[in-house]
Amino acid sequence: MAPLVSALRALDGVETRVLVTGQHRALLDSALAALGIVPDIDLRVSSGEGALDRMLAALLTAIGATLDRERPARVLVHGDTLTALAATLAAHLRRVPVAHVEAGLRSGDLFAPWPEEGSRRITGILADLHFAPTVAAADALRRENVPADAIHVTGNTVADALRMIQARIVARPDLAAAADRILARFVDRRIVTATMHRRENWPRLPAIARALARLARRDDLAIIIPLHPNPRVTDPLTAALGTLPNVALVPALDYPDFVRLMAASTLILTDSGGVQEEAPALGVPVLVLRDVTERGEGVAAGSVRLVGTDPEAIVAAATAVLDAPASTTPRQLYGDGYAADRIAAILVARLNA
Ligand SMILES: CC(=O)N[C@@H]1[C@@H](OP(=O)(O)OP(=O)(O)OC[C@H]2O[C@@H](n3ccc(=O)[nH]c3=O)[C@H](O)[C@@H]2O)O[C@H](CO)[C@@H](O)[C@@H]1O
Repeated sequence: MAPLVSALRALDGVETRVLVTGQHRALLDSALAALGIVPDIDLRVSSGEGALDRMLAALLTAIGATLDRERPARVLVHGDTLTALAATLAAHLRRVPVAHVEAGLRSGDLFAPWPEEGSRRITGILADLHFAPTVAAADALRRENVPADAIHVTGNTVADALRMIQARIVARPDLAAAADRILARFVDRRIVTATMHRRENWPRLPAIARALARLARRDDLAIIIPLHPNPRVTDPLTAALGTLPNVALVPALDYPDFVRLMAASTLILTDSGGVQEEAPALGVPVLVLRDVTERGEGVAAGSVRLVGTDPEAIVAAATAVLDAPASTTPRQLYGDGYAADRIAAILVARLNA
């Protein structure tokens, strides 16, 4: 979303106010800082460990009160978090139109990813403007009877953010100094990066960790795991992998550092969504620790492979890639890196209509 904020703020005649809730505080602050975005409103809703319904209720009422004060002409939401869902509902309950960025992503399974698939389908019902990253996402919206003239295939802003941060790293290599320090510990090894945080995978983390421990027996590898700040994720991974010399469990990295780490990797194992888009753009093979994905384009292109969470399957698939390296041709599967400008132009045209 940060690239889109910059594009909107560059426009005359439109005032763009950025609301953040702090639902994913740790990653949010670094991503916004890396792309030079200062939020206007920070609701500081504690992500805590509360039940999802309590989180959604807190987000809904806090965002609703903000909309009553701010009285926007339109609300723009990105993706599938509870924050995006709450903002969509709060706007709808006030008849404020909603535009959805990263619209149309569907896995076909309401419980994978959970609760994101449900959140983004509900958002798709209530939004009147849909910015789809790809034709496949636009087709998914059409199957849900979203009017064709409400759908715009723009690419995803993830590609914009990646393009922008790569340019910044070239200009200022020190922006990725933390990644360089981690990589310097393993100069004689190939890098496998792993990230996982999906809620539906929490019970599977011990099994995933067993697979990573098996891979860590190889003396030609180093496995680097930036840890999502949730203790439900860090605890099982630390218990299983914390003492292995060629496994580096590190705090979640600032975006420039994580981009440098991805680019230096021979293979990435992840249950992430954005990484399924970024790694192909960097030419790095990805094994997805999920059974289904809303990003089928990467699978169809051969850049991404679904391996699930069974340790044997993960080890076999990773070994196959490591022993017969796949293509490393960068693939721009989710946009050319200029989605934000397209979306901003469409939004302004709609506001002025
Ligand atoms: C179901 C699903 O797939 N939904 C996705 C989910 O986001 P996600 O699964 O992509 O979340 P993460 O994996 O945390 O990555 C987020 C970004 O963080 C960067 N990163 C990662 C580790 C690190 O140490 N340092 C970093 O900087 C990384 O490069 C990436 O750009 O929700 C978003 C909002 O609703 C959706 O838009 C998106 O579809």
